[in-house]
Amino acid sequence: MTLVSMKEMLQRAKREQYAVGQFNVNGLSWVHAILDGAQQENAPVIVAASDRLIDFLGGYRLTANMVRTLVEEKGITVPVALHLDHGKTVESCFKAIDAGFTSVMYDGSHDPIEINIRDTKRVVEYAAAHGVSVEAEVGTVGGMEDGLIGGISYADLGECVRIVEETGIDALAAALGSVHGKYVGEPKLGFVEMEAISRAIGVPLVLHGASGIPTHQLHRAIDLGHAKVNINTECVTVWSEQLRRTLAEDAETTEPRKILTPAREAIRQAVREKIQEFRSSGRAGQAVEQLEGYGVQS
Ligand SMILES: O=C(O)C[C@@H](O)[C@H](O)C(=O)COP(=O)(O)O
Ligand SMILES: [Zn+2]
Repeated sequence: MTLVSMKEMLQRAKREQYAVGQFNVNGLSWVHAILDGAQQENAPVIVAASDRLIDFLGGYRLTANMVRTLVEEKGITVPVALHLDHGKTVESCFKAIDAGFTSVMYDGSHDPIEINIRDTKRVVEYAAAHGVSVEAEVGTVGGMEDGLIGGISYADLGECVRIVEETGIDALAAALGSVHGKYVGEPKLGFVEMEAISRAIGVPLVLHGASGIPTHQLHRAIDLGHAKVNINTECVTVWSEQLRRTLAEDAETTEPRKILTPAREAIRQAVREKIQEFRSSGRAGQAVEQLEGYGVQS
């Protein structure tokens, strides 16, 4: 299957109250693991490259070609969107679109709303001409600094309505207490504000910083309009833990395939579990028979 925009997959997910998983790529192992995991779950999936890691990954074109080629080589049949995550500038979104990304996030959340709307609109205009979907952000997702969680700033309802109406985005990340990275204690999401924003805007919501959010809170967020849930920390955690175990168990080995394969498998398993948790298993909209003979162990 060719790469698709996330517009239709998110609209359907919102309607049917499940969420499509966005899994971030940190190297080739992740692309294998995410595609295999989604195929085995017969689920639509969003493969994301964070703008902050584009140079590390080899650039927009290499990233797009890597994902597109692996989708073809593996005979992936579930819908896959290739998404630029936290696009830093309007120009970086343009570059990703030109390289073949089918979806972009322009993250103008650090700017005053007027500027955020102005720049997001430029991205939407360019994306629309290429059949590419756009996500925007309002408010600030928190993060860890010096062992303390900080930087959370709730999305304002009026600003959320404005950015949706004035730009024509396909999905909105409205920051409501979630945090990138590990949580200290129980996450505290603003469900009251979430319900009000969801009712007011109509477009699907996106949950950033979803690693570590307990299932009951994730389900509540999905029931309140989140159709896309972003996971990075949980995958990098299982990958690095497995890598350490493999190296500790066989201190002599230098064979990369022996060292890296169990870590890749750990990501694949984590992706499958998150897809099940998001209730998107079996939502690829295709006959299950097509999956038979797909060559990955369960
Ligand atoms: O780390 C990145 O660059 C991507 C993340 O910000 C991603 O958008 C996300 O929200 C995942 O959050 P996490 O699961 O808490 O790492
Ligand atoms: Zn994020």
